[in-house]
Amino acid sequence: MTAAIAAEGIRKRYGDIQAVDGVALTIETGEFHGILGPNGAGKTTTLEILEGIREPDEGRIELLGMSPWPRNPKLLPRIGVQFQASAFFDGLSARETIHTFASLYGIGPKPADAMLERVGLTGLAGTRAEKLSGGQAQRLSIACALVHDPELVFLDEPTTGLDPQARRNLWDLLRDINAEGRTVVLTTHYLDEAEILCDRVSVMDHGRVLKTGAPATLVRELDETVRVSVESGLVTADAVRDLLTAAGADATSVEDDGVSLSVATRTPAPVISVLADQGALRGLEVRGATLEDVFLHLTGREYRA
Ligand SMILES: Nc1ncnc2c1ncn2[C@@H]1O[C@H](COP(=O)(O)OP(=O)(O)OP(=O)(O)O)[C@@H](O)[C@H]1O
Repeated sequence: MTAAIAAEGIRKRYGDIQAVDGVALTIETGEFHGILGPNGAGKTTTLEILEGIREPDEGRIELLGMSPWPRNPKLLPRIGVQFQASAFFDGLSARETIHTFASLYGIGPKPADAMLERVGLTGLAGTRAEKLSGGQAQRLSIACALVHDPELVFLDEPTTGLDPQARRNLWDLLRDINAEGRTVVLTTHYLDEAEILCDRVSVMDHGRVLKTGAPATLVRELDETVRVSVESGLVTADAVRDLLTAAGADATSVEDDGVSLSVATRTPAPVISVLADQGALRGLEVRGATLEDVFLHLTGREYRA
């Protein structure tokens, strides 16, 4: 696979703030890549530099094999940039908005209407863009970014501020966009979103990429214990401890807080088997580490979006 984006040594300073401090990134063609980090980590600035709408102080960037800065007209039809919903033109309906974006690329009204249909907004085509709900407005802004059928799409925090159902609906749309073969680069401060959607994530903090990898790989590399828990009262913690020792199973701790009995272990299978033998599987949950633990490990502090 050729890289859709290759960037090295990107730096950007605003006055005293070093917003981006030596970022290197390689994003493969067809990849769903998440740039993940708390507020102020430098995600948006990095994204804008990759898109070619902001000039870096330093660094080398290849976007689809070309330099995005100064603005490269050959790249514009090949990339889609989602504008924040607040950037819609005043007073235009959803249909007029997407027709306006389409006309900028020489695209006619038919494909624009088809794109509106694709994001489920045909029924709201006559509604003024500023009257749409948060999720509808995000879908319209994504439709505008896709109307010219770009091969690479940039999305800046597309689900921020949406309710859980609207977020899930948007995830389905984003998955489909990627499944069609488009490279998708998204910034997010939601760890669960990155874990669910992205092939690989770059974890950013203080203007730097701390680590890049598949979410599952980053989590696995932590070598954290898995927590197996069942309802309290089915079997005692002492009995479980003895049975696990007899079975030679690894158990870092066995605790019962009156609601759940939890076993921290690196080998969940024999633990579940011991609990099953006791008929004590009601309420079974197996929870591993998450990207939150990865962030904690990389930065030494709890993740706060
Ligand atoms: N145009 C600007 N002028 C001055 N400072 C800026 C500008 N844009 C961003 N910054 C600062 O640079 C740092 C990185 O901001 P950036 O928006 O890139 O981070 P982010 O990770 O996208 O954060 P958020 O999730 O809040 O959007 C922050 O400290 C921010 O205040």
